[in-house]
Amino acid sequence: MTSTEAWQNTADSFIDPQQRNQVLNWLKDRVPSSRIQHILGVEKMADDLAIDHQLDRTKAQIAGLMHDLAKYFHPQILLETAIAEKLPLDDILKNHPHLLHADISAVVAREEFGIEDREVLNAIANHTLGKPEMSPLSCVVFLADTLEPGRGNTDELEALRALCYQNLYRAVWKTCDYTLNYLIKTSSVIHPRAVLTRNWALQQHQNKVQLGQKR
Ligand SMILES: Nc1ncnc2c1ncn2[C@@H]1O[C@H](COP(=O)(O)OP(=O)(O)O)[C@@H](O)[C@H]1O
Repeated sequence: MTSTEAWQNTADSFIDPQQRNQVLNWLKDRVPSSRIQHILGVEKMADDLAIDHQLDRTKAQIAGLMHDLAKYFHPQILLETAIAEKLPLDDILKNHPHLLHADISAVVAREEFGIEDREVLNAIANHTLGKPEMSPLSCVVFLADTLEPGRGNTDELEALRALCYQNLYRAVWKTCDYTLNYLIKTSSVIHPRAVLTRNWALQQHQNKVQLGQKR
């Protein structure tokens, strides 16, 4: 099966097929095929999680499909677009513009593909660093980006995947820990928004435990 056939072969696509093809053709010229496979993995896992957590499947699929539109944009373009959009910029973002690809993917989704739904645009923008108070839709796209099957099958990843279907906020908390551990191990700079997201998800989880809520 060619990768083009694989694109069309989605069991339950809720996205308008013409728009989905338009996005995939746009991506084909701008990202390597390995990234397209990741994007399709995120689209599918976001959909699976939307079913499980009773969220809007169309929104989850669109956000998954469009989350990495700006992944390979030049750092200068990412910075210039962020400035034009008046996005808040700190020193870490200025020195590591790649971290802006999530926010700029949301800009491309709006400008190039006419996406206006704020929840979808926020889910795209939040997929790398998350954000305190982010919506359940943002949570599932954030989780799918780190945990779609193409990311590997270590015991740790498998445990995190299982957690996504048991407890959304605990999964976000533990997935932040996973990414933060990776950044520490690789001596990388850590953007503090990921720590704020982690603390928020931990608190959400603890609030639910106190209220006796299971998920
Ligand atoms: N809190 C953070 N601080 C700094 N870098 C981060 C943080 N979270 C993720 N990154 C890095 O940002 C890059 C983009 O992350 P991500 O959107 O998940 O991309 P990818 O899909 O390529 O893994 C990766 O190199 C990742 O390690």
